[in-house]
Amino acid sequence: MSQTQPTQTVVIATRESRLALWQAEHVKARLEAELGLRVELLGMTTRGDQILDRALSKVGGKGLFVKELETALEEGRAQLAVHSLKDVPMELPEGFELAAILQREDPRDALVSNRYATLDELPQGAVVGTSSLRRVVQLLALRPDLRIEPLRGNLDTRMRKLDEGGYDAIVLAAAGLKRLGAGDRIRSYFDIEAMIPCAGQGALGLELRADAAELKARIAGLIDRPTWLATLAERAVSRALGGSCSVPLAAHAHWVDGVLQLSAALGNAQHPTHPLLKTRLQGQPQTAAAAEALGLQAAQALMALGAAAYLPQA
Ligand SMILES: NCc1[nH]cc(CCC(=O)O)c1CC(=O)O
Repeated sequence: MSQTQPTQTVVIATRESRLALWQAEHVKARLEAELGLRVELLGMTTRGDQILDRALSKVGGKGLFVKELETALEEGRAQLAVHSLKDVPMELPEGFELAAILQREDPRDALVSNRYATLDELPQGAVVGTSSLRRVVQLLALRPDLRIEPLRGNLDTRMRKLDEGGYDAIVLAAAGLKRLGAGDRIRSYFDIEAMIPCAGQGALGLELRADAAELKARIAGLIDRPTWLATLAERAVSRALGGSCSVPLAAHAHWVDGVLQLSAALGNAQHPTHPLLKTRLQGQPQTAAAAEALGLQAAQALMALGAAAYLPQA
């Protein structure tokens, strides 16, 4: 009996929220079933999970959710990190790579409420919970009368705060709710063009060390090409405009009959009721470079509409 290679175990570093664990288990199951790998999970609490009282945009941004996982990769305690793509910064630190983007769940935002079925049903001055600047500016564009209140924490925490009566409604990503089996809390979906999602929303990204060539080649089998090209375009918009969560920027692309439709919107963080700058364009990118060029074109269209005055001063 000859064994050419000892079966190596791949360790996935993951945050410990219910959503993060679901996502890591999902990737583990696919790596085992489709690639025949042996996989274990390494749960970790990140700074982003500990800080619940301040808006993320004020305490260092989305990178807080990924940095500790990267340290585990660096130290060899894990080989793979599974992220909600929308929480992954536009520029990864030197030595790390997004090696695969998986097929996207429903990318839309959803309204969750115990009393109202749609945004239109909310009474004048209703209190809506979200700490996402992107959601704030788009909500105010739809309903300038709403009172938007901060809402942080993982999905369970946010739904608990709604149930405790602090809000008339809250806005959450449909993808997270569905993954947690809480899809029945969704009262209605926002139209993609009225509430353009965040770059990467609903997609999972697998990060590894840039020097992990063998693992990278193996997990390439999980890449969903349409999602990959769409999210590259979205992330290019965000990267070109400074891509941090202190910028209320939305960017979403989806395929319609072989054509990639890209929509982007930029609000003004200092003046959330200023008119949104919006652009929509389309293309047929077949390569990463072409998808990113489409995203850059959208960013340039926003610049032509006056984006510089909306962005934080450099
Ligand atoms: N920012 C937190 C976060 N990161 C990923 C999701 C949901 C799943 C996804 O969009 O991939 C959420 C919750 C939310 O924004 O409502």
